[in-house]
Amino acid sequence: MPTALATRAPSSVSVDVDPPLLQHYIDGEFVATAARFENRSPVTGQLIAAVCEAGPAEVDRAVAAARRALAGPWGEASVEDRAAILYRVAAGIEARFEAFVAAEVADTGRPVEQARRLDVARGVANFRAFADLIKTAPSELFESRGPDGATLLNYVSRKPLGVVGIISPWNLPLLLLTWKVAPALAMGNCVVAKPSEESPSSATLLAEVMRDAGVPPGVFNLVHGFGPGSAGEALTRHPDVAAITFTGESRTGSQIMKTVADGVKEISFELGGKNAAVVFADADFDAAVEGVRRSSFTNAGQVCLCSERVYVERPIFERFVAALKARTETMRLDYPDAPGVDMGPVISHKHRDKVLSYYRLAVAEGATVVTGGGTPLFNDIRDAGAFVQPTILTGLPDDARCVTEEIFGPVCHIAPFDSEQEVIGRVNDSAYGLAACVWTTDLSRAHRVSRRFHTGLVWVNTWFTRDLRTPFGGTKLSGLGREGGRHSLDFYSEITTICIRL
Ligand SMILES: NC(=O)C1=CN([C@@H]2O[C@H](COP(=O)(O)OP(=O)(O)OC[C@H]3O[C@@H](n4cnc5c(N)ncnc54)[C@H](O)[C@@H]3O)[C@@H](O)[C@H]2O)C=CC1
Ligand SMILES: O=C(O)/C=C/C=C(\O)C(=O)O
Repeated sequence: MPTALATRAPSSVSVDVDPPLLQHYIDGEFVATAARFENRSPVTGQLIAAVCEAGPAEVDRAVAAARRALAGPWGEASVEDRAAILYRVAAGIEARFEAFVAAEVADTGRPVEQARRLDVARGVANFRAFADLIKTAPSELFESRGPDGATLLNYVSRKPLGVVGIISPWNLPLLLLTWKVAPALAMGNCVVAKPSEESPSSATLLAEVMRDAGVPPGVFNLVHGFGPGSAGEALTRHPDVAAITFTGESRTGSQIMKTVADGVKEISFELGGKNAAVVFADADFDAAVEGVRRSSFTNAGQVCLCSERVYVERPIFERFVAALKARTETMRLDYPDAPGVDMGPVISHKHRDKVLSYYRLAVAEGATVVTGGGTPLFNDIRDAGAFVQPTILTGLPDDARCVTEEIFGPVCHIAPFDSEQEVIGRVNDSAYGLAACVWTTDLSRAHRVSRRFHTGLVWVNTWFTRDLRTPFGGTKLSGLGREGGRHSLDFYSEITTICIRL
C-alpha cells in the first residue's frame, strides 16, 4: 500500500515488479476489476501502483449501493450522528497522517513538508470544519400574516440531495476530494467519488479510513478511472446521480455540463484560473516578492489559485523583476524528502509537455525569459521525472496566449502598470475570474481595488490563506456556484419551504 512507497530514490534504483493494486471501494468492500492502468512516479518515472479501472458496471453498482444506504439508517441519521462520524474520519486521517503524506507524495512528487502542512492537514480540517458547521447551522424562519390575518410560520427544512457524484483533480488530491466529501456526508448524502487517474492513492487510503470509522456500507463509494469513456463519464451520465461536484479544467466542466443537462442535475464547478497579482509601489517590497514567488510557484504552479499574471507599478518594476528572479534562482528542485526542497516535478510527462509548449510559445510570442524556460538537468534518475524550471517572463502584450490561457505550471508573466484604474481593467480583461492578489500598504486602496475585481476571491498582502467558513469559487470560466461554509450546506442539500397557518 502507499504507506511503503519510497519518496527518495535509492542509490541503485530498481523497478518495482510487483506494485500494489489500488481497488475500488463499493458498498463497504474493496473490489478489483480486470481493467487496470498504471500509476507512475512523476519524480523518477517508476511504476508505483497498478490501479483498477471502473466502467459503467462498477459505477452502477456503486450508485445502487449509495441508494440502498440512503434508504437505510444513514438516511435517518441525526445531525449529531453525522457530525460524530465526520470527527471519527478526521481522527482516522490523523492516525494515519504519515501514510497519507506518503501516498500524496508518491502520486504527485510534491515536497513532503507541503503534503504535511497543506494537503493532509486540510484533509483533516475539512471533516472537522463541516462537522462543526452542521452542529451550529441556523435555519430560516419568517413569520407573516395571511389574507385573513392568521399568523403564517414559514420555515425551511433540509434534506440530502441523494447520491452525489464527486469528480476531483490531481493537483491537490486529498484536499479537493475531502472538500467535497465532507460537506456531502455532513448533509446526509451518499457519495460516489472518482479521483483523478493521476492521483488515486490518497483516495484509496481515505476509503480505508471510512471503513474503519464506521461509515455504513454504501455511504462512501470510490471508483477509479478516467474521464471520457470511463468512470468519470459513467458517473456524470448515471440517471440516479442527483448532483455532480467537479474541480478541474474549465473545458472539462463545460463537457460535464453538457452531459448532465439531460438529467438537469445540480452542479457545482471549481474550474481554472488565469489569476493576477498586483503589486503597488507602496507595498512591503520583500513581502510582495516572497508572496508572488509563493503564489506563482507553490506546488509547481499547479493550484487553480496560482498567479500567472503579475502586474507591478512602474516605479518598482525593474527592481521587482530582479528581486523575484534572484529569489527564484535559489529555489531547490529535488526529491520530495530532500532537505530544503522547494519544488517537485509537475504531475506527469504529458503535463510537462503542455507546460513546455507554453514556454516555447512565449518565446515565439516575443517574451523575454527572465529565468527558467526549460527543464533542469540532474544527471540522475530525476531526469526521467517530470521536472520543469520555475519561469519568469516579461515583455508580452496583454492579448498574448501565454498571458490569457491557463498554463498550470510554475510560470508567471510580469508587466508594468501606471495607474489603479488601468490595472483594474487589465486584471478584469480575462475569460477567467477565480482569484486575485493585491500587495499594498494603503488600506483604502486595498478595499477599493478588491471590490472592483471580477473574481470570486481576492487576497490582500497574503495568498491561499483559507477560512473554510467563507465562500470559495470563481466567476466566468472559473466556475459555477460557491462551496465553503453555509454555501456548501446549501449546495449539498435539497430545501423544502414549509408554510404553516397557525
Ligand atoms: N483546478 C484546476 O484548475 C485544474 C486544472 N487542470 C488543467 O487541466 C488540464 C488537464 O488536466 P486533467 O487532469 O486532464 O484535468 P481534467 O479537468 O480533465 O480532470 C479532472 C477530473 O475530471 C475527470 N474527467 C475528465 N474528463 C471528464 C469527463 N468528460 N467526464 C467526467 N469526468 C471527467 C478526470 O478523470 C479527473 O478526475 C491540466 O493540464 C491543467 O492545465 C487540471 C487539474 C485541476
Ligand atoms: O482551498 C481550497 O479549497 C481549494 C484550493 C484549490 C483548488 O480548488 C484548485 O487548485 O483547484
